[in-house]
Amino acid sequence: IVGGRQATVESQPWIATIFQFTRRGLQERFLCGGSLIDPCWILTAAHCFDANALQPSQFTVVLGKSALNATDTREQKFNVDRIVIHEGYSHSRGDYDNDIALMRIRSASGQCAEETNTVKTICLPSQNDILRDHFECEVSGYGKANKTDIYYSRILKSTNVNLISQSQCQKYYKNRMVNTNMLCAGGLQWKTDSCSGDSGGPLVCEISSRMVLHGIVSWGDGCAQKEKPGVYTRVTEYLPWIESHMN
Ligand SMILES: N=C(N)c1cc2cc([N+](=O)[O-])ccc2[nH]1
Repeated sequence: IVGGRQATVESQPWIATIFQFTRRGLQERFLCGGSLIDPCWILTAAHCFDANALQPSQFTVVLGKSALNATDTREQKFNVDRIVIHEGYSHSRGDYDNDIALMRIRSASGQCAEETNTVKTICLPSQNDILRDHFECEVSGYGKANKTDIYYSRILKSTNVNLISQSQCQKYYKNRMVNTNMLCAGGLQWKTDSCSGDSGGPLVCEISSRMVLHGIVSWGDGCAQKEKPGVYTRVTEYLPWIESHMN
């Protein structure tokens, strides 16, 4: 997250951190963010799994974490027993269409997430949630605080971004593909934005006093660059897909 502010995990209790074991299985590296949409299910970005063959056993998911380099006494750690990548996602084309994936989590004792004040599910939108242009939403994650940083942020951050119309976003990204499966949002004066490492994480909009997951951090040209908004997977386009694969 470029700009914005430090966030407590209490303020983003649905945020998930996805770690991957290196092949040597020695240490884990932080891979992506995600959102807890059900006690047993995390919603994240398909492009988080590009590099490698999909071995669920390679991944761990931690909930209730406010800093990457500290173990929070209240955090909940899980293995992954299933990863579902959208069948329409294909990184080969280099675009990020259908950039959405589900992970089913299970603790060592076979449990799913336990609701606490640092671990809660986020509401999915309803098909007909109307999002107006310039509506202000919030994006959070442990990603880079500057595009040029070599490390991800150690602490959880969040920032406010304003939704940008489909047509305006297509103009900003003239020769890159921005379709109706995507939602664009940019910070005021392009000063704040999500960035690499925030991938898979939540773009949350408050709709009639409920926090609703409307976007998944997907891509952008740099971070917090003028007229290069963040591009998010538009969750309302995938409600049937989510429902039918959460089993
Ligand atoms: N909101 C952006 N401007 C932005 C998001 C993003 C994600 C990745 N990533 O997933 O690696 C890389 C660059 C990005 N820029």
